[in-house]
Amino acid sequence: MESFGARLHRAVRERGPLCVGIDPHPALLARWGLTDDVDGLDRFARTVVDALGDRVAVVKPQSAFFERFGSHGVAVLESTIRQLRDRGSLVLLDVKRGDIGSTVHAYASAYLEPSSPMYVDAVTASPFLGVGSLTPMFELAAEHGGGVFVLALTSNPEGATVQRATTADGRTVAQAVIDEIAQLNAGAEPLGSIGAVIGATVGETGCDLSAINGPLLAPGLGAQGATAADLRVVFGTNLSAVLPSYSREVLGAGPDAEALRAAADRAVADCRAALAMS
Ligand SMILES: O=C(O)c1cc(=O)[nH]c(=O)n1[C@@H]1O[C@H](COP(=O)(O)O)[C@@H](O)[C@H]1O
Repeated sequence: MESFGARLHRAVRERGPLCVGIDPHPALLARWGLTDDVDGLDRFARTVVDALGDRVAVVKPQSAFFERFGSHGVAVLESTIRQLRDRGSLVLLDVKRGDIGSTVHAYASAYLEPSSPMYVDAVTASPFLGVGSLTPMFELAAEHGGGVFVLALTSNPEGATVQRATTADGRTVAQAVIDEIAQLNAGAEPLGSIGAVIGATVGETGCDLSAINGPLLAPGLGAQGATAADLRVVFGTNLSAVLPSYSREVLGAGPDAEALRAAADRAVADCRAALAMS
C-alpha cells in the first residue's frame, strides 16, 4: 500500500488543503433539527458524508461524539468510516490514544490493521507517555500505509503549561516531540506519514519545524477563534504541509448539503490564500 504521506500529499493537491471534522455536538444536532440519539447521530454523519465525502481531502470523525451512545454509536462510527472510504476522502479518526507500548499495540490493531472494523487511514495520538511508547502505531502505520498525528502544541489554552515546558536538555516538550517525528519521517518522499498536531490558536510556536517532513494538522480554526491568516503566524515558512482543520465552523452551515459544500469551499479558499497555494 502506498504510504499515508504520499496519499495525503495527492489528496491535498487534488482536493485542496482541508480537513473537516465530524463532531456531532448535542447543540449541532438540535440546530439541524435532529434528535440527540443514535438516529440523530446517524443522520448527521450521513449528511456530512454525502455532502463532503467526495469533496474534501480529509474527514476527521471525533470518536467521543459516537462513543457517547455506546456500542450503537460505535456502530455508526464504523459505518461512517466505510462510507467515507467509498467516497474517496481520507479518514483521520480523532481518538487521541496513548498508553504503555504493549497497550498501544492493541490500539494500533484497532485502527491501523486493515482487517479491523475501525480501520482508518490515520489516527490522532498523545505522546505524553513518551513518543517511543507510540512505536507500535508507527510500525503498523508503516506496514499498511497508515498515518499517525501526534499532539505537539494543542489548540486549547491549558496545553501550553505542559507542552511549552522545558526538558532536561533545554528543548521544549513540543520541540522534543517534533524532533522525534522528524527522525521517523527522515528521507520520506514526498511527505512522511507521521504528523504533528499544532493548533492554529497557539501563536508563535518557538519551535523549529523545518526538519519535520510530515503533515501539520492545524485545528482550532473557526469555533476556537483562529482564522486562516493565523496559520502564517503559527507555521512561519513551514506552510507546505499544513492541513487546516475545521469542525463546528463548517458543520454549522448544515444540514443543507449545498450550504455545507459552500462552507467547505470557503474554508479551502481561505486556507489556500493563507498558505499561498494556487
Ligand atoms: O486532534 C485534534 O483534532 C485536536 C487537537 C487540538 O489541539 N485541538 C482540537 O480542537 N482538536 C480537535 O479538533 C476539533 C475542533 O473542533 P472545532 O473547534 O469545532 O473546529 C475537535 O474535535 C477537537 O477534539
